[in-house]
Amino acid sequence: MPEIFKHNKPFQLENGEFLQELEVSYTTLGKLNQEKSNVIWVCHALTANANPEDWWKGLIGKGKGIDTEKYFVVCANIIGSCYGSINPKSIHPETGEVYGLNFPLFSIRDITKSLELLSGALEIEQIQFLIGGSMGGMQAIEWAIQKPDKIKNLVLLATNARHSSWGIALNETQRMAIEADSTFYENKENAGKKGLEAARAIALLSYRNYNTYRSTQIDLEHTADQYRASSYQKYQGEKLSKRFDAKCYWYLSKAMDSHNVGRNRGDCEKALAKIQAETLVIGIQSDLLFPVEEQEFLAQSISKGKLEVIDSIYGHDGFLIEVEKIKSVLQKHFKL
Ligand SMILES: CC(=O)SCCNC(=O)CCNC(=O)[C@H](O)C(C)(C)COP(=O)(O)OP(=O)(O)OC[C@H]1O[C@@H](n2cnc3c(N)ncnc32)[C@H](O)[C@@H]1OP(=O)(O)O
Ligand SMILES: N[C@@H](CCO)C(=O)O
Repeated sequence: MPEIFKHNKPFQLENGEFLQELEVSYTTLGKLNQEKSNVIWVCHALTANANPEDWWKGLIGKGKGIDTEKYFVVCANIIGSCYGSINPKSIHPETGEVYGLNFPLFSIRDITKSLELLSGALEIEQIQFLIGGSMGGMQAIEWAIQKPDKIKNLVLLATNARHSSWGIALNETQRMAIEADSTFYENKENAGKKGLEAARAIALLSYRNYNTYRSTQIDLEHTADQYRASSYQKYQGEKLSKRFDAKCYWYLSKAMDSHNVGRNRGDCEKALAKIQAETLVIGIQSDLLFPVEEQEFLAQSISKGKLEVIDSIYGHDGFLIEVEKIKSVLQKHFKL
């Protein structure tokens, strides 16, 4: 069961606004050793939760690649997400009403600031491995820039230094789908559900690619309607809308768009040069959303950066699905 970290003081956001208080849901797996030198911190992506054993099955757990018998694994649900941390469905402490669309906009740096606060509360001064994919990688990069002495090893999967125009365009298109659902503006359970379904179906096109659909969704019969690819899109939309909230998704996608390590630091290269951690960047060859050239840029700009590229038919989502390949490159580079 996740635990809740409460920070009962105003939490200032990068844009100058405040959350009156902070709640961060987090999970720990394994035991912190006496020297506090066995911490692996996992940063999750857009729709995951604080339990990486749930969504990185096979990679994290007892006797797994990231062995919780050996390591103390921490993962926090990001602010804005509906898995236990403060989010648009939370109650505003002053009005006593649900925040809804009055929730402030927040950035990747604000998420990282909340993780730093939590790590302080857990008395973690050193992170042996900081690992994140996609939006989780954005947080990990930011944290490694802000606290270069704290992060010893950094593993970045399918992520970038600054969210691309292509990524922002895809997120805006998804928000347009959500906003086109008039229920989105209501403060009710399931508000914006149909819009969220359309948004997830749009997103899937960037998480996978032509070859993924060709291998998994080909119609064996020549039908004039009722295509497998169609029912797959609908199913995936419904699958997400059963477990996620449209407003949280809208806000998280805005946070993703804000990602730019170069903001107020000169440029991305200058910011990445601050990272001291031994860094492994893992790209997915078929990733349309965070293409390999973005991973090359990271590996080249981080002084102790190395690159591995994994082959996969799954495109961007390969960072969640290709567990065996990820395990093998981790073992090649680190004595885990
Ligand atoms: C609270 C929680 O649920 S936590 C765990 C949730 N996951 C996360 O938070 C992390 C993010 N995870 C993800 O993004 C995804 O789960 C991934 C990328 C890891 C894997 O995606 P999946 O949807 O499982 O894989 P895939 O694209 O192969 O789809 C398989 C599903 O589509 C269904 N499907 C496949 N083809 C079709 C079709 N033509 N028509 C309808 N349904 C189809 C399958 O039956 C299967 O359904 P199931 O998930 O109910 O078993
Ligand atoms: N499939 C991922 C998003 C891609 O990074 C998720 O739902 O969290």
